[in-house]
Amino acid sequence: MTGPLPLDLTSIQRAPKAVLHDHLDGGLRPSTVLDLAASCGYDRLPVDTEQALGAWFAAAANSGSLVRYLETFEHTVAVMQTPEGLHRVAHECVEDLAADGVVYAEVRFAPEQHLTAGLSLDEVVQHTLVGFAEGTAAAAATGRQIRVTCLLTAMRHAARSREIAELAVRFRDRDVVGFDIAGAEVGYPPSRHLDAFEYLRDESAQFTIHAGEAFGLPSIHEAIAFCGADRLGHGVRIVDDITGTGADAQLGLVANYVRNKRIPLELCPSSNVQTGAVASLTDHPFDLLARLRFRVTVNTDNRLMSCTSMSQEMAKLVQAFGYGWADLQRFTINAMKSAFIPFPERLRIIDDVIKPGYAVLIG
Ligand SMILES: O=c1[nH]cnc2c1ncn2[C@@H]1O[C@H](CO)[C@@H](O)[C@H]1O
Ligand SMILES: [Zn+2]
Repeated sequence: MTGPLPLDLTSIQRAPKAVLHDHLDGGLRPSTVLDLAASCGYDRLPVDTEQALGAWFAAAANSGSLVRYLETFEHTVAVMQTPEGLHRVAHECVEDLAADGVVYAEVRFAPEQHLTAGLSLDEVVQHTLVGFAEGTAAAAATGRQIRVTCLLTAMRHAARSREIAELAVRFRDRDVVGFDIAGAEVGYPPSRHLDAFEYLRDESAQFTIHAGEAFGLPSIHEAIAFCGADRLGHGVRIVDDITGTGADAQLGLVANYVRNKRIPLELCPSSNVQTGAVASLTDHPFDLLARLRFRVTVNTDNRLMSCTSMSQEMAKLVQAFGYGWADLQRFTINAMKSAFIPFPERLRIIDDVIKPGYAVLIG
């Protein structure tokens, strides 16, 4: 026994991590946005150097408003319209996650936003999956094992959710493990897409719903009670249904239900600060929810817009709340338990990868 390694960014990068909430179109390398814009003739980027572009995304996304945050995706989605664009972005996504020590990832994107150059929905998914497979092989060649699966998102302001749900089911045997809805939350309640959710439930397919980010408890209630979401994307506003922060904490009906049913919360700390869902990282209810034993998970949401990684999100939580290795392991196992891959695969990653990986770090 050598004792635990210090909990800094470098050692957290060595820890096996699992991410359930990471947007493909929110995780491009700034250099790739520039390269792809040049090759596809997209001339609307706000700046033209790698460093300035990375800084522009982080600043523009740091608006305190989800709607303005989402406007930045115009530029990433614009360069992901061709087979080459989709291959490269998906390939690099896997390489970047693997280099950060992520061993399991569910990466989501909205196929309906990638049709402007004439690809079909099925082609968009096929090309993305090819990129994921290439990235996984490239990571393995450098000694990094990662399992990457895909969630298909439908945009909540649009009207294609049933079609996207069917697309997800069509690809269910090819590593598309679930469905999601995303986009502006206010004015677009999850129940607008009941048809898609009923279809998925009928197909025994799993889904998560962005809820309780820019809008409060009613959104979470709808996502669970009407739609039957298996997980909550963010779900951070569940704190609106909790009074008190210590042993005296009282849970309302919805919070109690979420905790009793172990409904996973896909918490994304930095993103929540940028969109104004929480005032600052130290004010993030992550810690309250963790202490109350909700099924909390740590996620990146959009690595480009938040200029972050899984390791950085964990390091920020360590700094804000004083977590130790056992806490990070618990959050990681929470994520793995909540993954949409089959149970035996989840167990294998927990027992053969996560636990031994943390044992080395704990010493
Ligand atoms: O935190 C979020 N809340 C709601 N929608 C989001 C968030 N991050 C990204 N997207 C939206 O999801 C689409 C597909 O990946 C992105 O294009 C963006 O519009
Ligand atoms: Zn998201």
